[in-house]
Amino acid sequence: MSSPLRLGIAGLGTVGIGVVKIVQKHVDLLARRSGRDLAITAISARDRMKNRDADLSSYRWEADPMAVATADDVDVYVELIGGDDGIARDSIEAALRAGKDVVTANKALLAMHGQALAELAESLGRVIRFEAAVAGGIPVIKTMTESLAGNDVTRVMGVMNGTCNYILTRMESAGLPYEAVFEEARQLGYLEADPTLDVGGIDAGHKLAILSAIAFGTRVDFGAVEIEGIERVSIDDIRRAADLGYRIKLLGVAQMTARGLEQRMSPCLVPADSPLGQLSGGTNMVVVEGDSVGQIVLRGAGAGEGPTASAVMSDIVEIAREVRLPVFGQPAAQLTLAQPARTAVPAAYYMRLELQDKPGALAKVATVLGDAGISIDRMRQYGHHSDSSVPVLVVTHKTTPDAIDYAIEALPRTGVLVSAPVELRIEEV
Ligand SMILES: NC(=O)C1=CN([C@@H]2O[C@H](COP(=O)(O)OP(=O)(O)OC[C@H]3O[C@@H](n4cnc5c(N)ncnc54)[C@H](OP(=O)(O)O)[C@@H]3O)[C@@H](O)[C@H]2O)C=CC1
Ligand SMILES: N[C@@H](CCO)C(=O)O
Repeated sequence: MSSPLRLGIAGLGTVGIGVVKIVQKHVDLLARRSGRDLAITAISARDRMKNRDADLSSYRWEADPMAVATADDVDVYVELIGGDDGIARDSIEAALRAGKDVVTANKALLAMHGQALAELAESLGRVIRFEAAVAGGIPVIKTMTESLAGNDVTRVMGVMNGTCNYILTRMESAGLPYEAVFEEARQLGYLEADPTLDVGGIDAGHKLAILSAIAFGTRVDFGAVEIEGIERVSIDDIRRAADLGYRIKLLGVAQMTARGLEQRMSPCLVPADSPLGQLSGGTNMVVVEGDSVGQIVLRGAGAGEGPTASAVMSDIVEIAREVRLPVFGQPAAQLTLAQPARTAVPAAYYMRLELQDKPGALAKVATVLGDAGISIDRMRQYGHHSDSSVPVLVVTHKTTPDAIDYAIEALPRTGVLVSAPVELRIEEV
């Protein structure tokens, strides 16, 4: 067997310690699969004294991740610190310049600086692998880069933030409002240090931007992802959507259209009996559609020590096997910046309107929808909330986002609404 592949790990939190544990637990298995031994030589984190539930005594401790990134006895720099800039980026760049390959789980960094890092790596003949960066333990990067290499990918979509999926499914199952479940998620330690990364859709948007680049051979362009979080999803809408046979998911969709690349991350209705509709708790799901393969569905744990470390290890083994792929599946210099699509493709929409219960109210609503060019597919009126207002649900036929925007702006001017109208896109899955 050849010399061991020497690993330097920076970041010994949830994921970093998970990687250390797998390397320790599966010494022989990994050696057989890699064709060589894997050896951790250097490690780094902020607090050397922290109890990390793993024996780290045989690894050299470096106070500075840069020392790990550039050490002579490190072949692969494993960056598990996180952050879209700063030490994570600096140390990765230093490692590449020092002739190391890089493995990272850092979706924020790749979404913001993936193109520059890919160009640097490829100009130096190094690789950057990042299976863990999207959907944790689900092998979606390798699936898209390798297994689907023979396909023109037409659409990629999915639920890529476990925290949001936990919050939405828990709201439905426990009948609790958003604020109560958000607090529960905080207590359970599900939320990122900055919770807007989760509930604001940003973390999932990072992941979608990375998948788009691989799917469509374009430069990763997080700035072009249209993002809306789950903060405005109410328990009322979750219940009403369920009555109509739908579930609300924070859904990412990327597709190349005649009008440009559409990338959006937003709460959408999906059929309750579809694979996406059935997804509950913190689980992730990615759906990829290719011209030859049709639709494939990948489901699994999107976060956590074991699943995320499992994905990191797959990258380390890939490098040990001397499989060397361009960062985004084709040379970075060939990737082009896609024209962002100005608006999403037409879809059916769900609307919830609280109307004054008086003659002509529904007629006024129907007139606005008609003026907007929106055709009604289904309409349902519920029993009274109060003496004076009544909830009405509308499911439209396929229409454009512009038409919906027009209607949402015009509806309050009818004078028959008692609160702001709610609209959510119904995604065809
Ligand atoms: N947790 C998960 O389930 C998933 C995480 N990821 C990604 O994996 C990466 C790591 O995440 P996770 O393990 O959860 O993060 P943690 O916050 O648990 O761990 C971060 C680690 O980085 C160390 N660190 C922070 N700043 C520095 C610094 N300046 N110098 C040296 N070490 C530093 C911390 O040190 P110390 O321990 O001393 O504080 C800690 O060990 C992130 O990019 C994240 O987005 C991706 C998918 C899922
Ligand atoms: N905060 C992320 C962690 C995994 O990327 C989630 O909830 O899915």
